[in-house]
Amino acid sequence: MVKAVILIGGPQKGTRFRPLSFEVPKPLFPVAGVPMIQHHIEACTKVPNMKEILLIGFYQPNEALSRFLVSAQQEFKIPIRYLQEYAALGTGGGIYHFRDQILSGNPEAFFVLNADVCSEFPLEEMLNFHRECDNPDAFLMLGTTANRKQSLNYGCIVANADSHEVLHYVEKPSTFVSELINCGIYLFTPAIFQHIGAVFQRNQQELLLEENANGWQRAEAIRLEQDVFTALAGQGRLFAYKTEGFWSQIKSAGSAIYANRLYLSCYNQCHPERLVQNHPGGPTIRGNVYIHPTASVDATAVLGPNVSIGKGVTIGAGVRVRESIILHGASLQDHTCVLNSIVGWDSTIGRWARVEGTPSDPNPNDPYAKIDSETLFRDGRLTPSITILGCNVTIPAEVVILNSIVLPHKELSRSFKNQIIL
Ligand SMILES: Nc1nc2c(ncn2[C@@H]2O[C@H](COP(=O)(O)OP(=O)(O)O[C@H]3O[C@H](CO)[C@@H](O)[C@H](O)[C@@H]3O)[C@@H](O)[C@H]2O)c(=O)[nH]1
Repeated sequence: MVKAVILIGGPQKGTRFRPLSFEVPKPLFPVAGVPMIQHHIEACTKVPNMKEILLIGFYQPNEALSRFLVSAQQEFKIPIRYLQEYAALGTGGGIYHFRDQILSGNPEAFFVLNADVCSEFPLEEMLNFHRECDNPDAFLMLGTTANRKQSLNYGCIVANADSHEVLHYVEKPSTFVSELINCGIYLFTPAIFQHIGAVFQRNQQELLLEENANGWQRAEAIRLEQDVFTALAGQGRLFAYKTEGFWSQIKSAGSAIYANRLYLSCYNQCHPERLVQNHPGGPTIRGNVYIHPTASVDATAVLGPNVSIGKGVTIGAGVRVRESIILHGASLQDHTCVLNSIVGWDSTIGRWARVEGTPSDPNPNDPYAKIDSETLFRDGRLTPSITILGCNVTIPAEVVILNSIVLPHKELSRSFKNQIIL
């Protein structure tokens, strides 16, 4: 049997996701109509013999997470548990700390998935590749191609073209190493804990030599990438499985819009029932659009492409929405126009208002381009990006909000352009 671990991180990490991460933990942010990590969970449940899914992170248990766990377990009929780290232990420290829980029931292997990625998750293919490997104790890392410049933002893999063995691994190098990058999706056998354990022992030894070290936590904080993969490379143990399928990080809100598009497009094959079609008496739908069954959409609205409309949203007459996520309870009054934006929970946009952002899509002329995890400011100015309205924001009628971030509970009284409204 196999298991899966999803590394969900914790609260202080979602800074590029503000103000959306004020309301829900980032892993639960809805992308293409379902929480970000539900896509991971769905992919895991398709793997034959998957016995349990563990979410590991350092969020305090909270209502949103508990509700999600209950509903996901009911829907997928598989045990899904949250294990909380006592502090941020890094990508390797968390799984090491909870190794007994992961290994209970004797899984032959387990997947580890970063929560902040979107992908086709070719997990079964990885499992088959692993079984075909001569080495039953091989560890597998999913890789994809990036362009030379952007590869520096990821873990870079140099692999043998025939055997796929990872010969060299550098995390976020400062100069070019390889166009093959780490997708943050792994398949490990229980033997990985010997290697993480060796790092733990070494950290402990180093701490013993230090004066005033108050160090259990520091010994347990282990990064899979720098501490484990770098050492495993070239040892005949770590292999790269390259995917040609879609993959992207979800770091910023802009990349959530991009991931929304990728998953919606994927629904054409895997979940056609989640995409709405044009029908008499319904709104005009262009391209891939998800509408929650409880949303009320006027027949004269035009939606799409790449739009997700959440639970209980109201969309008035003549509304136009494109490349956007509208979160639950929001209300778009008659004739509003929303482009390249995320509209927060319970926000209201007044009649004839226009809410617009600038897409931060990867270069369409470069097949290997990834989305740039843009910094909020460049040269002291806010970088034009998608517009985000936090939860419960009110936009008056007939104004324009362009390339701006509006913090929760704001009631605006005029138009804004390129601003963070605190
Ligand atoms: N449980 C737990 N999870 C963590 C912790 N720190 C990070 N994570 C989770 O681990 C994942 C990776 O987080 P980062 O540390 O932010 O790394 P990164 O910059 O995204 O880079 C990683 O992912 C890239 C692919 O997206 C890789 O290319 C790169 O090599 C690396 O693995 C995220 O899902 C994050 O929530 C921690 O202390 N504890």
